[in-house]
Amino acid sequence: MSDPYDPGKDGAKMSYEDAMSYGDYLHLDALLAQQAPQSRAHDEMLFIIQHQTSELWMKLAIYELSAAREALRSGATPQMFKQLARVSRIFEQLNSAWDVLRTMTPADYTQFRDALGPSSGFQSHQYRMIEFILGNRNPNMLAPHAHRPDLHAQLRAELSRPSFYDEVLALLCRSLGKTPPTPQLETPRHSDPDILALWQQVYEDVDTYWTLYDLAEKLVDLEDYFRRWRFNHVTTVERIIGFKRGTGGTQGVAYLRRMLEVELFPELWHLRSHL
Ligand code: HEM
Ligand SMILES: N[C@@H](CC(=O)c1ccccc1NC=O)C(=O)O
Repeated sequence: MSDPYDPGKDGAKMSYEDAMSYGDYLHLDALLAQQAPQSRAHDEMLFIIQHQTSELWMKLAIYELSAAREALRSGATPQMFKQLARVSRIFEQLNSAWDVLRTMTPADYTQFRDALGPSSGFQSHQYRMIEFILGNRNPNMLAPHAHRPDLHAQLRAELSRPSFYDEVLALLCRSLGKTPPTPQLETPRHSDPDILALWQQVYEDVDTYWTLYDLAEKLVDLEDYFRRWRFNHVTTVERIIGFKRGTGGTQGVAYLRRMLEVELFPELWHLRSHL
């Protein structure tokens, strides 16, 4: 019998008494102590981890989107494209994650749904921040955060900044010699015929306007992923709670279906009927 393989003999560092280890660096003790089920139901652990991992990915999406907006403003276009590509990959990740949650049946969920009280994803401040950054802005959505003045202030502050799409439109207008529209900071955008005409100009001469065209298609990709997230959510909700009212107090599936109609970058979708 040969001795079991010892990676230490090949140079692997085996002692971390006085050095930063993997767990130290990642603060794993703190991270892995944050799962506190409110019930004894088996599936509550899945539910918590699914949400916590989603929130971590959302944190990175906010970080990347904020950087991408800054890069757009300062003309650092290649960096902006790289950050935007990463955000799309994050959404793919969030979309695949539904497959794990879908293994939970209505019978599994009802064992702990009451323990959730009035808490709901409707109160996810990071989700709302992503919507606000991208341009889906509704000040009524601030109210559920009033009990947390710090988070409320962050969301309010975001509503005072031009959205990511506002910055894209500023670049579009600058590039085509037009005056950028005044950002509508506190309302969702509706398709603007003047902006639509500019995008049309870009799509009808992609060689001349390649960067803008490329950017527009990356935004359509991103919104496509976002829509798939909403669709996965509403379908999972329907198969788990049917048409019950949500714990957050909305109509549930009816509310989420209404949100499927949101258009983040309206002109980029409307444009397609005019080409
Ligand atoms: C069993 C699984 C789930 C059910 C039954 C469910 C149900 C619901 C319902 C009914 C709403 C509407 C608000 C309300 O009245 O409560 C909602 C909103 C929301 N949920 Fe979930 N959800 C589930 C999983 C998730 C997951 C995994 C996430 C990921 C973070 C999530 C994030 C959200 C967000 C962000 C909203 C607000 C959407 C908006 O305002 O457009 N949900 N959910
Ligand atoms: N709104 C869900 C509850 C729910 O899904 C939830 C509860 C607490 C934390 C996150 C949640 N996820 C998404 O809404 C329901 O009505 O069953």
